[in-house]
Amino acid sequence: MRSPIPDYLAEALSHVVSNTSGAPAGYIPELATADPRCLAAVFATVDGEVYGAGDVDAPFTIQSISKPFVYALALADRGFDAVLDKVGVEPSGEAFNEISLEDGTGRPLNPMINAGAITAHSLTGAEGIDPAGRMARVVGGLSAFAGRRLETDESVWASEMEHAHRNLAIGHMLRSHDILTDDPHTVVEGYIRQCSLLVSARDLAVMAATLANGGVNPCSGERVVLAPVVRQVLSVMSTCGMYDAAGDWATQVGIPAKSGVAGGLIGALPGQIGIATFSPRLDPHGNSVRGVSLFERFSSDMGLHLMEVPPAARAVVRSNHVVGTGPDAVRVLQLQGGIRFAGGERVVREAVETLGAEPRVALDLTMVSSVDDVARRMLLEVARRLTLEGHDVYLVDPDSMLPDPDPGDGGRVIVVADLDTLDPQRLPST
Ligand SMILES: NC(=O)CC[C@H](N)C(=O)O
Repeated sequence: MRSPIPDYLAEALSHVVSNTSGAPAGYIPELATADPRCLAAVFATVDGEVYGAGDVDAPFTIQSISKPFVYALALADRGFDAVLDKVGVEPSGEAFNEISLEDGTGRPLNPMINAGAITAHSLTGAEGIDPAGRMARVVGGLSAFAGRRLETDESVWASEMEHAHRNLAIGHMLRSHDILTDDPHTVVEGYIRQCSLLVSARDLAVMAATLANGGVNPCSGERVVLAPVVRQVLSVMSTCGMYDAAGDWATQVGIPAKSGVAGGLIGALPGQIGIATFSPRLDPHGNSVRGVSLFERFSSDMGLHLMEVPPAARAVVRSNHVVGTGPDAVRVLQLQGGIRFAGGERVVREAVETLGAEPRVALDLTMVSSVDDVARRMLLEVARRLTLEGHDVYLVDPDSMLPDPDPGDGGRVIVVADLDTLDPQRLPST
């Protein structure tokens, strides 16, 4: 069978192809020459499957889509405190190149506008690193997100440098507030080089999927940044990624996203997919016209809005039944799926309401795919309380969803290999 997903993507492209409104960015002369007919959409799943339609391998410069990734590198290299000290996380509601800093602190409002992104660039690499080392860190880091070596488009870089007065003004203003401590010209040069890295829609989808996948590139398997960094980056993308269109975007599309003036657009839906589109004509906010319309379509066709999630807990308790009779009876609570707080609460409730009569209780995690930290504590607390009430608590956990199950404080869990072992005749003696 042929996968219907590329066909769906091709059909989505056919719906926007007639929209020729907007224009390629004009303020960087080299970008104005982009072929406005280029059009691509790519999905990359968090387990590394990539689907695309259109010009998926056409190269273009990453521009502002570099910002969330470089912010991630700065957080990873310098730590949260050092970065937050210099760049805020408040949406500015202003254009990407607005010359504005927070009152009082002089910090740029967020890392998605140029002032914050120039600062984030200066915070990559170890403290005191030279500009060449910093650039190598940025190129290496972004390449790890993409899973292949990225290269600079020297002519776009030179073209933007020739007209970089506004970014240089921002750089000097940041230097005057000691937000930048290095030579502002050198930092802005590096920032513009970062924006001039060549990517394809395919690369961008994999980069976005790396964020959606908690920081591990799903194609190369490389851990690029840690999960807390990804959480910070996606949060800032969701509030600030689309500049002065961020509110519209959050309500209509609801996917943490970032656009670039070369026409790229990415979205990262945590735990599901990375999406990228490419079409060079921009709206007045500097976002790709067809890209925005494709994302609106994807979000509504496929229910991708972040605020629209299925009830996670309803199906966590797959069955609750008794095996055997009398003193040998075992109450088996068979759980399934990913268990987080709401799922943990369902298990707690099931335990409170139905466990009691049988002396033996088994938690069967054979069909469980993940247990987060709070759910782990809840399951172990159920086990502890049951032990204190005189039950023997067994755990069937072939995939180690609950490693080292120690409920502490008088609790005890007896790990058994499978449900068959729970045959009263074969249970390990207690
Ligand atoms: N929004 C963007 O993509 C802007 C990036 C561009 N290099 C700039 O700094 O102006």
